Amino acid sequence: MIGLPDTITACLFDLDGVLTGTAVLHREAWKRTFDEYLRGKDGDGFQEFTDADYATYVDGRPRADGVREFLRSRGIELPEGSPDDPVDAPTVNGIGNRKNELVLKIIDERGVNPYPGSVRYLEAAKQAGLKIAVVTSSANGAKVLDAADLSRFVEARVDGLVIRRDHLKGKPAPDSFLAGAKALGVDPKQAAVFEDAQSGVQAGKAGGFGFVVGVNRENQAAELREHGADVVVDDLADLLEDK
Ligand SMILES: O=P(O)(O)OC[C@H]1O[C@@H](O)[C@H](O)[C@@H](O)[C@@H]1O
Repeated sequence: MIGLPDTITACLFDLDGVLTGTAVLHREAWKRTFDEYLRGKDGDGFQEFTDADYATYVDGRPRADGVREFLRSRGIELPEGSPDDPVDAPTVNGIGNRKNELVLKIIDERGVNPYPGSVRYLEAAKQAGLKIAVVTSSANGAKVLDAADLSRFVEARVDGLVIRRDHLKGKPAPDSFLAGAKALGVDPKQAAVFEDAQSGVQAGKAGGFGFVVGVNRENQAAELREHGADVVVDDLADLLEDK
């Protein structure tokens, strides 16, 4: 009825790019942050941060992991710094703080829109009696869920703040999804993971979840399959029988 195997009793949804259109806002904030940093370091001839860089090194990962992974891909290693570093500090935390300042500004200016197909899917999953959790690497998860009026569907939330507090490994490690399944009281085999990021479907596969749905928002269906998706759809409503 909702496009999942009969053994599935719980859904673990990523947030940005799966339930809400905020993934592109994050990507924009990251691009501005990294381009500013690289220009400051290398001058006008700097090598820009690309959509491919975002998909490979940043998308789906906790903030500091994204900074570290991308910089490493360019052969740059910076000190970690601390969470209250100023936004112009040349540290992993400073760069992450600059990105957060920008993404919050962009979100405030443009607002948060849930995907209509995702709202329909959440309603159908709830109707079918499935348990629902949101598992996002974003420390802004609660704010985004509230702004999109989606908190009403969510029985458990594992977000960037929980990941930091409980010292969980970020996606592509399965730990945050495993914490989501645990919070709902289900075995990973009984849970379906819904993800738009390569790191996210990889986490779903690594955790031995019962079903991994890749949500293809960025023309990367093949990559989502390669990283572990059992099925790839363009929109969650594609899984519903009565589209
Ligand atoms: O910087 P935040 O809001 O804590 O989010 C961390 C990551 O959260 C993920 O949901 C996004 O896909 C990433 O783009 C983002 O970098």
